[in-house]
Amino acid sequence: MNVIEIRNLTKTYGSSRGIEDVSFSVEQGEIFGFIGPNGAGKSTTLRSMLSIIYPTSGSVSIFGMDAVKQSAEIKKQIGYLPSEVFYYDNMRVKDLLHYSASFYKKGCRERIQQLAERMNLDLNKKIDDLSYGNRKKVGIVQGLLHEPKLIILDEPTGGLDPLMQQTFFDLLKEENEKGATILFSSHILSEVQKMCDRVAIIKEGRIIAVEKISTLQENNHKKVRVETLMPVEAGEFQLSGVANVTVEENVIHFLYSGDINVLLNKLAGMNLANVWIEEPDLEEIFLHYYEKEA
Ligand SMILES: Nc1ncnc2c1ncn2[C@@H]1O[C@H](COP(=O)(O)OP(=O)(O)OP(=O)(O)O)[C@@H](O)[C@H]1O
Repeated sequence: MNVIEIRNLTKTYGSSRGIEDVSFSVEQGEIFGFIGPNGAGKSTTLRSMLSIIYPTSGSVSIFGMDAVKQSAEIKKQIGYLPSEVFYYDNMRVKDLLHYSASFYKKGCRERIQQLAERMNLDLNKKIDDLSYGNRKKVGIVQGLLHEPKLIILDEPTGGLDPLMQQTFFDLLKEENEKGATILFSSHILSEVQKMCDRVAIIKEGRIIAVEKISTLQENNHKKVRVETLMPVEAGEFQLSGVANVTVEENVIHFLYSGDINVLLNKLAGMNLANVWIEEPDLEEIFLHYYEKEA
């Protein structure tokens, strides 16, 4: 079952582009990544889903309900972490969180306590006195305190140190294991690669690919490095699917997108010292997509 269905969503800001004809869906229980550079249209898409802004055309359905018409009903089941968090500075963290919890008609005190301990957040501090990273933690606790069925995160890790990012990712994985679906928007590819099952790639307001992370990696070139016992010629690897050959004495590097058996047969006939065959990381794949679409 699809928890999110976005169909032909377009949003223009006056005469300028926001997003154009965006369509994708997210299945129940997925951790779905939404990646693209600054200004590509991620926040515009997420804000349209939450009816913070209204689309120019197209539609979004969440839990089978219309995102505009049934927005109040949908929001009870969503935890949203916006890219920028703004608060009334004078409040204490715990007062703000208990106030947020009062919208959900369920006791969240214990849960707030647990989340704050996990995220190392002092509930007694005034919002005014918090660093950027600690404000982000307030947003995280606020987004998760009612145990939402759908968690929507817009660039969630800004300001968190690497240890805290890991704690946050662990927390998200636990929520996912309990059944929550997660939509994770980011321009940081390594975190999307670590967290997500599938991704939609957005560029200049348009979706250019929706793929499983594993498929993105499989369909791409492999990085090959071969070390031989004797100096080697670049022409040695004139196979179909070989590109970007570089040679440094006994070491030859190239990219390979052909049949792996053909490559292994070729290597088997050589006098080798070592060989490395690696998957490209998402960063390289992403650049490849952008070049292809340019
Ligand atoms: N309120 C607004 N008024 C006018 N244009 C806007 C507004 N909000 C967004 N845009 C434009 O819409 C496009 C998409 O912006 P959006 O913020 O959705 O991108 P993004 O992928 O979330 O990027 P970022 O990571 O920088 O937030 C950009 O060209 C941006 O300038």
